Amino acid sequence: MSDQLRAPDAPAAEGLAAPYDALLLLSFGGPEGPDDVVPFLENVTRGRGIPRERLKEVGQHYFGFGGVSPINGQNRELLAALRKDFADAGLDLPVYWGNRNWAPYLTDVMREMVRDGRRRIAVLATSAYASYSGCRQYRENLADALATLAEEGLELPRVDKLRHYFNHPGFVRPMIDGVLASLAALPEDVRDGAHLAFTTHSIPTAAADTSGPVEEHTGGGEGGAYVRQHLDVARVIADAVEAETGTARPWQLVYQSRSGAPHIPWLEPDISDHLEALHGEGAPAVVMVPIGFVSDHMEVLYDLDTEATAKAAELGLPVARSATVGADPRFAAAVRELVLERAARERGERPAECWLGTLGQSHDLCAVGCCPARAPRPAAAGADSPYA
Ligand SMILES: CC1=C(CCC(=O)O)c2cc3nc(cc4[nH]c(cc5[nH]c(cc1n2)c(C)c5CCC(=O)O)c(CCC(=O)O)c4C)C(CCC(=O)O)=C3C
Ligand SMILES: [Fe+2]
Repeated sequence: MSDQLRAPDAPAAEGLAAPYDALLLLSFGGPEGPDDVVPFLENVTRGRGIPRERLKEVGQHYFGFGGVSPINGQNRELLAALRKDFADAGLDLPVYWGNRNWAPYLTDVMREMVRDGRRRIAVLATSAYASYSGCRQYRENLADALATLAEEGLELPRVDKLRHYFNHPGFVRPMIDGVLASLAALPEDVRDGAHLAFTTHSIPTAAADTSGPVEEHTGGGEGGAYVRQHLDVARVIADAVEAETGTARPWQLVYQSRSGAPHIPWLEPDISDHLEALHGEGAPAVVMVPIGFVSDHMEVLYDLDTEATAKAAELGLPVARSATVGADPRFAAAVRELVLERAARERGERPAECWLGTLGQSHDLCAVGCCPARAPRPAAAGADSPYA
């Protein structure tokens, strides 16, 4: 995009974040009252083949909390934390927020951004790992929004999705502190023997196997980049907790929130089955560590704090659930660093890498074939994007 084509009142992208002139926080969205629940679930599941029974059940999870998902409030807090962090760091970059499944809708926010003169947008998705649901689907949502703006005759901005941040210290360190706090909250006599159960969203094994770039796909249910990335984070946290407490604890990656038809294989074991197995083996206590999620939204509040915790109570197994990063100032600072390092690379510089674990820094641009959809659709901000 040349300067001449920029609207005359458009703010120029100057300074630290250049070429970016805005950050878009892109999230899932959730209902904010009982009347929102059914239309929200329709948005989420359109064309996704979720059994009706499962939808009724999930609707009940939301109604049990007054029809309000905590996710929008948590994104508002993150937005405020990002604005504060940017201001404190002298970074003059406006931050917007839009969702896939509920207001404020992505398309409306992108339209507002274009009207505000934003031409080059960095996008942070509230999903830290590679997978269709956590990466490509957001890229498809960006493409849909751009297509709508093009139909409306608006000049399209360029959108760049920031790299996966599962192994960024600003994402991992708050979770390490969370595990230490949960251990401290357990009764003293079971603390040293407590197991760690790292949890994430179950996805179909076929989706897991094809997550990440093509060369990281696996054939036999090993789980591709999705499982590998989670295992790497789990190991970093388990090692740090051992270093801090002087006690090595058994740990495992397990899954939650399965939703598809029963005959389709999804990643297992489920957290509740895992708690039962650990109890059977004589584990004295378990800390559930939801590394797959960025905030304490409904999947955490219901599936872990309600369902799995009830299962543990029934077993007489002491459990604690550790915190997600939410609006932790270290996570807000990490987002700033992600924007600035990407901006530097876009300017042709080579900023220092920043990651923990063994997998290295994730790619900036999803390659062709990364996290493929069952039915191919246009996706923005990747090598196969039909947009600039
Ligand atoms: C990998 C992953 C993440 C983590 C990455 C990320 O954060 O993006 C995630 C997050 C979330 N999932 C959420 C809610 C739902 N997910 C559903 C359904 C599904 N999720 C899937 C995967 C993921 N989901 C999949 C493979 C399905 C099956 C349908 C399909 O193939 O698309 C359904 C339908 C009903 C059901 O069956 O559960 C609901 C209501 C909320 C909002 C919570 C709130 O309201 O607080 C959040 C943050
Ligand atoms: Fe991807």
